[in-house]
Amino acid sequence: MDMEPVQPPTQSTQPLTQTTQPPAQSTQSPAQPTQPPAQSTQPSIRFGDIPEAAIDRALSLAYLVFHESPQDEKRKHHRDLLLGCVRVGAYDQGELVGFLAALPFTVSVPGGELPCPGLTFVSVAPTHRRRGVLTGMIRELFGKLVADGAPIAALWASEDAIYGRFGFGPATLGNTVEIDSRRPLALRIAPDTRPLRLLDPADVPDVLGPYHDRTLTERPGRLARTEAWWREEWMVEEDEDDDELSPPRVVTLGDPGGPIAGYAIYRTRTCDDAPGLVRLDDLEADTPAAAAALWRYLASIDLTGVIRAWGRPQDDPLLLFAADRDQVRVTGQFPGLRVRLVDVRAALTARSWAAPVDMVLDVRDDHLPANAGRHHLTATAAVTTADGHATYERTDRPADLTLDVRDLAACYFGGTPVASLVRAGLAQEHTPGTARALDAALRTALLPHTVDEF
Ligand SMILES: CC(=O)SCCNC(=O)CCNC(=O)[C@H](O)C(C)(C)COP(=O)(O)OP(=O)(O)OC[C@H]1O[C@@H](n2cnc3c(N)ncnc32)[C@H](O)[C@@H]1OP(=O)(O)O
Repeated sequence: MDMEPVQPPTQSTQPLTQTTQPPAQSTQSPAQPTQPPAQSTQPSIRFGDIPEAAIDRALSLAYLVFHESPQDEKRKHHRDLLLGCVRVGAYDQGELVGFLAALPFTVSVPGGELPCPGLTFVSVAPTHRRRGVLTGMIRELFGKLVADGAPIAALWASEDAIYGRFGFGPATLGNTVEIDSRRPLALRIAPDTRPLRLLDPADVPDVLGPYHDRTLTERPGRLARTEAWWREEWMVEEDEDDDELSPPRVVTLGDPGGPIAGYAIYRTRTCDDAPGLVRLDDLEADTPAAAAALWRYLASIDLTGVIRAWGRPQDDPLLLFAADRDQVRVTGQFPGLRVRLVDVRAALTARSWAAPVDMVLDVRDDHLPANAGRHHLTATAAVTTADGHATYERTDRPADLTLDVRDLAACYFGGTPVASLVRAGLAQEHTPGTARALDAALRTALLPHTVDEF
């Protein structure tokens, strides 16, 4: 792996050692980035953009760090992704030693959807670890996100411990589910009897795309999928973690010529000394009966005896309509999308509220202090839309609840109960009943969930 020097960044750069700014006083101005707390630093390192001409160098650094050597096709896909996004680099004497990108996603939030830069490719050269390189890149990125007016940002973490310090909180959770399909799937409801059809992968963006768009906002935490995302992420022939898996198979349910009522995307693998595997990657359905038909189909595929579904929502109806929970088992739970409220005011006023709220929140935010301090949150209940139903203004009134911005982010989609944060000692309730009232207002019909990993 060569790490030749690249052109130094053209944007203004900041040395790592800077002092922390005092918190801003007004909520009317957008959040301003500040410097992180003082720490072990290396003043020679500077942060700035990665110019287009250096994208290949950035990818080489990422492949080095993630121990990958992708084929040309995948490299081209990564290059295409990076062309259209924010790219931040860390430079030591002109050499690229750190890299991250923020892809332009859209995510469903209660009552609508929001632009949501998605951090990915976060890479620091092994020679430069634990010197504040990531911290400096995050600071540089936050400056760009604030300038762009981004209300939120998100990521999937490679390790749990890395991102909480920067204000990211786990806003969606996933279940791993395993089904013993050596016997017919036992159900308590009658499956939809409409025909199932295997879909040509080339037709997936045209058939599943409109379905996904139509249902996007039914559940918070879902990412909009472009045609390229369907093709390059979902329909890739070879699975990147297991090359023995089949290409992706897509089955739909619905009347011929009519709209689909649900779909499943899965891969299969036979094993010499164990039951053949169906690995389920995505399943969506309009009704419980449609979901039941898709699950029963997956469980009935010949020469397989187990279904492993990696990322299912916590409230998957399967867990209730399965007649035998020894056959359908939740084998794990993991944090999914980690969300950062870049502009707390913009984020809170952009979501809908399930119950009225009138309270003062005291939010701690070490990295974006315009978010910090006491704010008066009011919201009128609006189950479906966000517009004009909430206000969030700075106040001198005493706080009803104090919490860190990372924990507020974990609650933002309605996934983490505020009351559980109070019980865990992570939020302080100064006025009894505040957590319960906030939970009633944050609640969503479906629990947040994210299946698109990036
Ligand atoms: C969204 C994504 O792309 S997730 C992928 C993240 N990338 C990887 O896992 C690739 C391999 N790892 C790396 O490239 C680097 O180790 C990174 C990016 C994880 C961290 O970069 P660094 O420049 O070493 O982080 P930095 O020095 O800014 O660390 C800031 C703080 O986080 C802590 N930290 C950094 N990495 C980790 C970790 N893996 N686990 C726990 N704490 C960590 C540091 O100890 C430091 O804390 P301190 O200030 O109390 O000492």
